[in-house]
Amino acid sequence: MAPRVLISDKLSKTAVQIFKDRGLDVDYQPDLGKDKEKLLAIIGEYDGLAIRSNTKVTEKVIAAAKNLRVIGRAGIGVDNVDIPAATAKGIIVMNTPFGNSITTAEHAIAMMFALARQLPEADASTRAGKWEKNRFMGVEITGKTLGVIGCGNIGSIVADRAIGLKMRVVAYDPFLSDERAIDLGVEKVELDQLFRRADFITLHTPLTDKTRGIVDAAAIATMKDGVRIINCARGGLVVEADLVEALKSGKVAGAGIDVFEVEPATENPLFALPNVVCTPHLGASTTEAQENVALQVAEQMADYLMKGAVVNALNMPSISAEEAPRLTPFVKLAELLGSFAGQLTETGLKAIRLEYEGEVAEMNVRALTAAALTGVLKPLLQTVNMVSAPAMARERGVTVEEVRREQRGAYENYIRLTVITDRQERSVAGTVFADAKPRIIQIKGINMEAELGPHMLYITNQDKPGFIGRFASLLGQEGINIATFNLGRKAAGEDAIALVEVDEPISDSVIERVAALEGVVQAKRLTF
Ligand SMILES: NC(=O)C1=CN([C@@H]2O[C@H](COP(=O)(O)OP(=O)(O)OC[C@H]3O[C@@H](n4cnc5c(N)ncnc54)[C@H](O)[C@@H]3O)[C@@H](O)[C@H]2O)C=CC1
Ligand SMILES: O=C(O)C(=O)COP(=O)(O)O
Repeated sequence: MAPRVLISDKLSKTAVQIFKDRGLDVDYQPDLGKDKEKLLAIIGEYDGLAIRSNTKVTEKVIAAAKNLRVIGRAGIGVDNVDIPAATAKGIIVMNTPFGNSITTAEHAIAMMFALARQLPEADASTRAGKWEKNRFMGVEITGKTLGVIGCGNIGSIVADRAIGLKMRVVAYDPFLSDERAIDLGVEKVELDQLFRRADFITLHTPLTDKTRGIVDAAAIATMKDGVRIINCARGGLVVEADLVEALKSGKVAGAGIDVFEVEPATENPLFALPNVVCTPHLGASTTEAQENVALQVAEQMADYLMKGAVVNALNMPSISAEEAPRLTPFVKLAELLGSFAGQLTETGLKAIRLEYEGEVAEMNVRALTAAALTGVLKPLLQTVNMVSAPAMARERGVTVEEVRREQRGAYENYIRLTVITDRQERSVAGTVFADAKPRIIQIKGINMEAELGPHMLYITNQDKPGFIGRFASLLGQEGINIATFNLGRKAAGEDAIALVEVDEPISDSVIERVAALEGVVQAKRLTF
């Protein structure tokens, strides 16, 4: 059956068309974001959910989303999605990080002009027949200082446009490098300096614990008298109650607000103030931006659901559509190695080391590590997948180490996974040959070459004559057919291992009988 996608916010119909063209079933319900109950009732039927900011993807929605594999945000901010809950459930969350940035930057610039010349008020007064030519005295933008808080994609575009308007731009962003600041032509400053120097302040950060309330009464007190503040990023960055007071006192001469602490904002103390320009979260609302984000989100979601390619995910390493086919056998190998080690690990998992050697070291090892962790954790957590595994490992305090060696050894490529527990280290290594089939090539330092099938027996035994005969006749008595039989040993007479594929599931009693055979140290059933 084709994967099913629900679009629960207003998106350009381009998205609907792309999903259809790519062979997905699509259900376009642009007002569903408002109807929490209905969303909860139907979300279980879908593999993909495409949204903007109206749909709140809460923990409850995620819990009800039984089949969901991907949430696509046609836009940038994902604060309306509970990403930890999605990650824990193995659901990819992706956005379209550039599609609406020019448009949003233009909205901030439009807000700046609207404030400088009080356009909305002047418009309303003129339409009312008042011709209040003397009431509206504006300020020039040229030569003024613009303070940009958050100089990422949108902040940089705003800075560029402001420089074109002959403004001086100071920027505060802890992640802005000196070189980038020089390239942009902005002066990098600390936040307190920005507050002291700016005539206009515009915010372009995400809403995080660090940025929440970044503009509050204390910050406003340090600003220039008559400063103008623009927020086209997220409600909550500016403390609305503090802004209202400062607008009333005249400390802040004007505010351009596109985003609110509570949205939809149908009532707000800011609405009563004349020196405020408000828009209903319109930053991204242009024809061009909406085409961009709809097209991108649909392509990305279809690529994931149909081909396993991952682009612009916030909770999973990227896998391009081009590399997906090449990576797939290694993803399988990494998961098999993880699963092998995971099934043998009974207690106290402390750390996992992954060594990538040869060709595979140049691949997307973050994705491969995520696959290996999935394998390791699956015996403990049935629903874990590549999205949730790294977070689950972190949560459980498991250290993950990655080593890449680009030089080749005996094999063209090679992955070794070592599980470190309270009691021991256990390594298992594998490779992928030209036939794209993953194979185990080493277990606990003992060489062998084995494919893994669905039903396997893993035996450690003493390397003494007679074991194979006893083992084979036991399976014969039980009517179990051996598919493949692989043996390896450290040195003659030392520890040996056998990895045996059989054609049917192995019962507990068979395992017990194998374990009781003379010379057997340990017998384990493994399933893949
Ligand atoms: N009003 C609207 O319709 C729209 C709003 N947005 C919002 O605009 C915001 C910015 O988007 P982009 O520029 O695309 O994001 P981005 O990720 O490219 O840039 C954000 C910048 O904020 C910086 N930052 C993070 N923590 C900071 C802190 N504590 N102080 C100062 N800077 C900090 C980051 O280093 C980064 O450079 C997002 O919150 C997004 O949701 C985006 C599109 C439309
Ligand atoms: O992209 C963003 O972060 C936005 O805030 C745009 O929101 P919207 O898609 O217009 O609901």
